[in-house]
Amino acid sequence: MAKLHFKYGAMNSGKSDTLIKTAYNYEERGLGTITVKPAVDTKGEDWVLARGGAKRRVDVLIESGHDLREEIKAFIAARPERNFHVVLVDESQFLDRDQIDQLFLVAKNDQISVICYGLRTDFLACQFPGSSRLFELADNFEKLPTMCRCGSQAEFNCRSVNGAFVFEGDQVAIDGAGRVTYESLCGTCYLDEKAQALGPALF
Ligand SMILES: Nc1ncnc2c1ncn2[C@@H]1O[C@H](COP(=O)(O)OP(=O)(O)O)[C@@H](O)[C@H]1O
Ligand SMILES: Cc1cn([C@H]2C[C@H](O)[C@@H](COP(=O)(O)O)O2)c(=O)[nH]c1=O
Repeated sequence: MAKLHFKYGAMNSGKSDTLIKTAYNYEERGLGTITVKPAVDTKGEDWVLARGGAKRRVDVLIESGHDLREEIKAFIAARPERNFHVVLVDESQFLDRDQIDQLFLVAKNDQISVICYGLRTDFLACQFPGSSRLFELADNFEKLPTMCRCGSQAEFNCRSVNGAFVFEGDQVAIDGAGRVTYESLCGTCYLDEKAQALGPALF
């Protein structure tokens, strides 16, 4: 039975790197993979880029509002000689809720496993639409760990603009676009940065 998996973690937890290695593992055994990325993630254009330098070409770059199951079907139909075993989705937090429903159909009706990699929460510690729907529908969950500056496990993503941490703004701001950067922090360090930026306040 094909499954829908959600592997989530803060930024820098190795999600893209794991996707690229997973694709390689399947392909080296002759098992076809389909790599998907939301087009809103303009970093790397139609490539999945990992910080360590690994990269993989995206097969389906999906726009918001488009039917992801139909685009996956069209990709498969154009390659009748190949046998596809898994769909690998990077930056799945950016997918529409409907697109996660479509991936559920790919797993359950089309019998192709789907592994989604993505952030649990945004810089305000609120869920993205794609991750929220994945937590409702996925069969399996795996948290990928990364480290905070203090050595604890990082759970949150702090955004800085022009070098200063910010706690308001649009949900989507792509890494490296303009003067936006991020740091993965544990809960304690996230709250410290928030208190320094806004003054002591309730979470
Ligand atoms: N030059 C490098 N060589 C090897 N590993 C690196 C390098 N730069 C960053 N990394 C590691 O890569 C990991 C981040 O991988 P990545 O797939 O980009 O994460 P994510 O997609 O979750 O943001 C971190 O563990 C980081 O320490
Ligand atoms: C927290 C947060 C992140 N983003 C963007 C920034 C990056 O382009 C991606 C995450 O990439 P990674 O592979 O997990 O490092 O998401 C955003 O738009 N809004 C946010 O709040």
